[in-house]
Amino acid sequence: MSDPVVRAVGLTRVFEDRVAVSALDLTVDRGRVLGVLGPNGSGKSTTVRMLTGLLRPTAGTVDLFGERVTPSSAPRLRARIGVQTEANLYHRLTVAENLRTWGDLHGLSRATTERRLSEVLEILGLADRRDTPVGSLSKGLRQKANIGRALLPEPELLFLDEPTAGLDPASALDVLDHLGKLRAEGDTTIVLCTHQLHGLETLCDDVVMLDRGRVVAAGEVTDLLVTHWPIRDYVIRVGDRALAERAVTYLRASGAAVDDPESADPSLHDLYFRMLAGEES
Ligand SMILES: Nc1ncnc2c1ncn2[C@@H]1O[C@H](COP(=O)(O)OP(=O)(O)OP(=O)(O)O)[C@@H](O)[C@H]1O
Repeated sequence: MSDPVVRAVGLTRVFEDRVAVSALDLTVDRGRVLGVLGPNGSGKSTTVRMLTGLLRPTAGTVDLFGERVTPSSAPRLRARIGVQTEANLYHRLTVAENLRTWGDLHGLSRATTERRLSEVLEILGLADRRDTPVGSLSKGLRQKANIGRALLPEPELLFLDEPTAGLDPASALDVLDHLGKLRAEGDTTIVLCTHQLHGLETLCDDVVMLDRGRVVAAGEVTDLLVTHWPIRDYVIRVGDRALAERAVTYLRASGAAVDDPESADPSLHDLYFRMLAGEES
């Protein structure tokens, strides 16, 4: 078994008297997508900053690619990862200039940078903004440029903090589609903080749900849904209403409890609110 790409043990961060993250344990294996979920202020960004070596934990350890993150190893390890957070870009430089600078910092050849620049701008629908200064972009377009910066070097480990925040629904879908493709290819390990829960069960392999700095649920998405939401609803799609009503009548006569013939499968969205409310089935 190879080392997990990310392993955190007892990760804790205290700001003055506020515990932002408390005794967090997590591992992310190669090629998997971890969703870090939780309400505002629950400790997601603080967790990512510690995982990426940008913030020193008060206690606990982080290993990336099997190597301990320390002040001396962090810069070298960070060269292997892509991090998308706000405010990563030089506002006076154009989108292309920003991404080229990033390619240089990652030691990409000029030809590779130019190829990736075109690919990434195409993926994000930013090709026509290539020569626009970042400071003149709208908030959503700047967000896309930030994602582009993280994707450019094709990192083996990608940290995304609210990647779809501020994006219009179609752009958000494009970004999520691309992450889905990366997941299917299996070469990229992704840690994704998000409030956008719809569809996450198909994108994330694992989730950690935080509330006030503590883990309220963690594990494989499919296991969590089965464990915490064991009753399955079955949806029967019948294209004819009269036939559907007869089917319901028949099922009820057979002793089945049919509350809502249109009820759907449980979703991570529902599980999230249930876990945060401290409810168990
Ligand atoms: N530099 C800091 N100094 C003091 N407190 C901080 C600092 N950074 C974060 N905090 C506090 O730590 C807690 C967790 O914040 P964090 O930004 O990690 O939450 P989050 O889950 O990412 O929130 P959001 O969804 O709003 O981005 C909050 O109470 C926040 O006020």
